[in-house]
Amino acid sequence: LRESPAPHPRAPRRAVLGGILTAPQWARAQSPYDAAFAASTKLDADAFYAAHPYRSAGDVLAYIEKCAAPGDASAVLQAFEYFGKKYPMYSIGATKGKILDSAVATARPRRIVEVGSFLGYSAVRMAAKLPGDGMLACVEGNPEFARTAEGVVARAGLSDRVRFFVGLAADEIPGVAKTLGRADLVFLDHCKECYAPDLERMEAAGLVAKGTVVVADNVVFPGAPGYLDKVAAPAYATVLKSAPYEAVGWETRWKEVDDAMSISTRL
Ligand SMILES: C[S@@+](CC[C@H](N)C(=O)[O-])C[C@H]1O[C@@H](n2cnc3c(N)ncnc32)[C@H](O)[C@@H]1O
Repeated sequence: LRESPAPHPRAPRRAVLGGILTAPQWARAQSPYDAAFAASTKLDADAFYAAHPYRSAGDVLAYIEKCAAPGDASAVLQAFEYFGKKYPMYSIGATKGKILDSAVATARPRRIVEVGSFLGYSAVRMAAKLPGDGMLACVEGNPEFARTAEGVVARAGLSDRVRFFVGLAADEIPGVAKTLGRADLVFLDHCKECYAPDLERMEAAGLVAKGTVVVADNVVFPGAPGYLDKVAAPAYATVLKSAPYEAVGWETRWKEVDDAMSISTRL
């Protein structure tokens, strides 16, 4: 094994093994944040709990700030996911996050509305895929959660394209419609019984109109009363994407409960 000299201390070095260039694990330059994240993921559960005591859901922000470099959205999501394995977390998580990603990739939205932002996980996922002139309006009813979510979005370097509306969706929808006009994509992830009436409010306000894609989580478990009827034909074209309920890892009671996200296009 011979190592070629590194051209720059931060540049990945390559090992020449039997004439074949390999990409060793350490090919990715290590920042202090990478090191903090690597160290914390190596802690066993008890040591993790001791190092990161949990007083409230918002503690995720301190953990993210320790593990993710400013502006690194994917490191923010990674730290979020790891924290959610240890402590209560109702973010959609990585599996359903990929379904959301593919809905965003297909719709290529410029204006997104999220209803139910919690601590900002799905907001970071969607905002990272917006074009520079895009905007994500986040509606969150709990001011404490909204403050944490703002911090998480800021850490991911996405504050310029995310605006928070703090209050219940029923009260905030008119203001969001005034700011955004028509939305290209809406993500519903708040109180499940609110999906159907809030979708009606968004239609009435002109936020949801022909061509708007509406993604909704938990339409099977816990289920959103009346919602799937509302997004049935002929008003919407809807597909369901199966995925297990997201609160797993720390919460074994619900492990492997079937759920689905719906993706609906207003016709
Ligand atoms: C499941 S969490 C959202 C998770 C988030 N979308 C994510 O994946 O990171 C639901 C959130 O909806 C908020 N919420 C519930 N009912 C609401 C309402 N009527 N209006 C606004 N926010 C609401 C709750 O405070 C909570 O933070």
